[in-house]
Amino acid sequence: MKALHFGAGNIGRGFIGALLSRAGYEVCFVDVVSELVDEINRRQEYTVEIADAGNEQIHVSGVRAINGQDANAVVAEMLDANLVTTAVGPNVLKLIAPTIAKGLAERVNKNVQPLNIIACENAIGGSSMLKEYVYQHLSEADQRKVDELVGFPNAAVDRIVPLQKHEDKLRVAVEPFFEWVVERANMVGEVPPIEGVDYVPNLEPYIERKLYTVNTGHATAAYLGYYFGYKAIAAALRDEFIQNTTKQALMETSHLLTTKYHFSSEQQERYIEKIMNRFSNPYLSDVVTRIGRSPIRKLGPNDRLVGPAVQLLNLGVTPEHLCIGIAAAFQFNYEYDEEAVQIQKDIKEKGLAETIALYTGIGSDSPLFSLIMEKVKMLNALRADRSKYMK
Ligand SMILES: NC(=O)C1=CN([C@@H]2O[C@H](COP(=O)(O)OP(=O)(O)OC[C@H]3O[C@@H](n4cnc5c(N)ncnc54)[C@H](O)[C@@H]3O)[C@@H](O)[C@H]2O)C=CC1
Ligand SMILES: O=P(O)(O)OC[C@H]1O[C@](O)(CO)[C@@H](O)[C@@H]1O
Repeated sequence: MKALHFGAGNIGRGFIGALLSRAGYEVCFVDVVSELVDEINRRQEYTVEIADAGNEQIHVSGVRAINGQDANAVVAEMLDANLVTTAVGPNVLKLIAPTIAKGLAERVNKNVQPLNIIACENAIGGSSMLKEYVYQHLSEADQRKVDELVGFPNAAVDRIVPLQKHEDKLRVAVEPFFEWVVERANMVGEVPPIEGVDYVPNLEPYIERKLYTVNTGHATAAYLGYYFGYKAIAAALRDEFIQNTTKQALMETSHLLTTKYHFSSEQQERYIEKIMNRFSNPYLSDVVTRIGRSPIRKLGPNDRLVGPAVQLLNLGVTPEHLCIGIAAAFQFNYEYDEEAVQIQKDIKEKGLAETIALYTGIGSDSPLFSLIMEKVKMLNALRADRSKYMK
């Protein structure tokens, strides 16, 4: 059994690749960083380190890699792959789609074995998104064959893997917790038995719970942390205002999730408590600039901050604390993040109001709009006040 996995980064090696290898798959990574591809091929193994008191070292072996820029190599690997997965980042899905389409077009005319393609990204409907991009590169005849033979089940993946540097370039330290939930409905053929994967009939409750709890909380703390000058997320969360705002934002999303889905308030409370502890894992150091990366994506209408805020407003609830997170996200002026730079440029050129509308889709007639503007002022005043005491 062969799994072709796009993205040999933190989640690729530290989570998806490791689980697939443990389940008996021969894992072939596809990445565009030649040094990484070469190192994987030279060693054909790597270590996943569990960041907790036990510090277990998991040996992942029998892996290899190809370069994603070599479309022919990717197509050749796709012909007999039993599973395709990705962890490249939601914005990269459209870039890998043409090669996946090329591989599928050739495969469905030669191999009638069903194939599932699972995007393991932090996004609602990641695999559906990938499918849409792939179909843009397929003829109608090939689309019909792909409809029959290829499934694009959506997935929710959860495991915190910070940016890291080790002398051993393949080593990756991960938190002990992980969750990988895959939508059964859109799968074709037999469900692959992978220990650690939960198949569910409908993914929506799970992906919304994950994105609107883990990622909402993390993003709120990260943007506020950055705003108030913290580097590490754990340090940011020791700040009473940030901790309290993050918890309150999660109480707001909890209200949404328990109203929409079968999760009880008690379950959500336990889930939140566990997540807050995961954010401050003393065995991992994670920076606010990683967690806040790509703010344009994170401020999108369905993403972790605006998505729940808009839904709550529709339920008649005012999401005060989510709006503090959104306000802070617009102040994320981290110079090494292209999306952060773009937002700051837009604020300068178009003004804050127009920039908020542009990225969040929240119109100036929405009560959320004035709330966000109000929270921007509140944060400015709070920071000015704090800096008085720092002098
Ligand atoms: N790091 C984390 O804690 C978590 C990340 N995720 C999601 O997993 C995805 C990957 O995140 P990370 O592993 O943290 O990022 P990463 O940056 O460590 O890994 C991404 C990998 O994709 C590769 N890549 C970029 N363009 C490519 C292309 N065109 N073809 C093939 N490979 C390409 C990069 O070279 C890199 O090795 C993202 O969607 C993220 O939201 C989900 C849960 C947890
Ligand atoms: O990977 P993204 O979507 O850029 O966001 C970072 C978030 O993803 C995670 O890496 C895992 O869900 C969290 O640590 C963090 O909230």
